[in-house]
Amino acid sequence: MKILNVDQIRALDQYTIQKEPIAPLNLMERAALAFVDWFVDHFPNTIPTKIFCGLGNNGGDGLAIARLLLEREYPIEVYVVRYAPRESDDFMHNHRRLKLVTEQISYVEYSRDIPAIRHNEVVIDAILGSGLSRPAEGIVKSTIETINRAPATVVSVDIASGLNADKPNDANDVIIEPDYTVTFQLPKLAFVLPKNGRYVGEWHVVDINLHKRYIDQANTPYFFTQPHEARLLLHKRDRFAHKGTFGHALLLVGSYGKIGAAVLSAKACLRSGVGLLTVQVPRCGYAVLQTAVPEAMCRPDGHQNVLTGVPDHGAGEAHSPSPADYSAIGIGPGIGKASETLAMLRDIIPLVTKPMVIDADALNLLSENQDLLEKLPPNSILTPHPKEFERLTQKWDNDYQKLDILREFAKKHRVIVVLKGAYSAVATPGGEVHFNSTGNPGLSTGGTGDVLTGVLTALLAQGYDPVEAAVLGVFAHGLAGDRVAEQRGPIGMTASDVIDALRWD
Ligand SMILES: NC(=O)C1=CN([C@@H]2O[C@H](COP(=O)(O)OP(=O)(O)OC[C@H]3O[C@@H](n4cnc5c(N)ncnc54)[C@H](OP(=O)(O)O)[C@@H]3O)[C@@H](O)[C@H]2O)[C@@H](O)CC1
Ligand SMILES: [K+]
Repeated sequence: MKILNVDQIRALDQYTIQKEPIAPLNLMERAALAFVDWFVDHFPNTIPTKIFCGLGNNGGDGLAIARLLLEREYPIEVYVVRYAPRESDDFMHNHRRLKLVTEQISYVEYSRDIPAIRHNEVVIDAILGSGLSRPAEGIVKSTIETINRAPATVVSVDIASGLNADKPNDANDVIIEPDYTVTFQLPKLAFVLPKNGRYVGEWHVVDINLHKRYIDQANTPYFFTQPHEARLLLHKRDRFAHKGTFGHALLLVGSYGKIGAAVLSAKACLRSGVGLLTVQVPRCGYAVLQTAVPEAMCRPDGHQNVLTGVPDHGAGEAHSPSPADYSAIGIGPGIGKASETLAMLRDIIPLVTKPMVIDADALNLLSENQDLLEKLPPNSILTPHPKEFERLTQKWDNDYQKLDILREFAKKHRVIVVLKGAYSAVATPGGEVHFNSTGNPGLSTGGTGDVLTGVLTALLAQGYDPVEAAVLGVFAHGLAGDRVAEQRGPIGMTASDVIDALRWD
């Protein structure tokens, strides 16, 4: 699903009005109805509900919503926040319509007009929408502050009042902190950025049939991966396939005290459909790996405690294949930053031409040895969390600047970057960013990153296009986390649970 900016949303609105064609007032009615359909599914008509409306089209939506909820016998009180001398045309139409069905419209001009809000109430926030052009001040600001202080459940129409849809807010801006945002047609970029969490709440997109042709043709670097889109990326399996069909992956993982990371990435790789898997671990991890993951071949490193890349010839593998011979290589989980391990990276990277997966301490080694970035095979997948990404690049002032840095980095180095977090962002060498839609806070636990490395390495080994591997792998990993959360709750989830919950159908 595309994420469009405010100018594009406005143009999409106009395009729909002209090409469908539909009168603006009827489009507003459709939006209000879509909101109301969602609302009645979530709240019974016994809960006192206050709707705060601004004077633009977001306020117009609010008035139409009030009328539709009154028809459904919701106990509604309507408050119009009068911050400006002029109302939008569709606001005025809906104001007239609402007055035909209720006398109970209050006007908030001064602080004393703001009603008290109790804890068992619902507040619908329709003060300001995507037309926000400046920070909230005066009576708008006081109303927002009162709503935020209230113990009620707050639902924002389209976007929280005061939140910019596609650019940073100032730290001092006063913004509604909703429990839910019900947005029209497409998500806003603001919704997937970490700093905005409290200004978005749980968000839902409702379809209002805006013109598909405009959306199809709109240019945007930002996408939100929906389940059906991820499913389309899955490769179908041939009945006559054999293990060679699904590639032979090599994982370079683990160090003394971190063999668990090796085990987790290996298990996840096998659970993600790789044909054959070889795992190179330091000698100290050999017995552990052979026992914990009998399905994988183990290639012990010549070093006892850290990876050096030199195989342990004593272990009987006289002619070990070169790293370049594997279908895909994943490197990083648990490897530490020993100088021997850096030397291994320096040896291997120039040898490999196929995209690799690079994670954890391999990323930290790249941060400290940036010349290696230039030598990475094109379309390699890097999987930093924000701190690792900052080490690779620079500090950022806000989430929007972080996105710019992310896109620039992926383009410059011709790599795919999976920036991990809520709505993990997959940045491509072409400059696109795909935000993931699955996952939950339970995944913020040790080892889940190692699992992701195994997943992505398996997909590359099976011949997935690297961008598709990243988008699909991140989606499937998050979905596995969601399955675990559903079964046993998000707290106490382990990386092993996530491996067990991986599914590819
Ligand atoms: N997109 C779609 O397809 C559809 C969209 N729909 C709905 O339309 C909404 C967008 O409507 P909108 O453009 O009228 O914007 P909205 O935010 O209601 O008000 C703008 C007014 O507020 C003013 N203003 C701005 N900032 C301010 C501030 N801080 N404090 C005080 N005033 C401020 C601003 O003034 P100006 O900038 O012109 O000076 C202008 O007068 C959208 O969110 C959705 O709910 C649906 O109905 C149908 C389909
Ligand atoms: K709003």
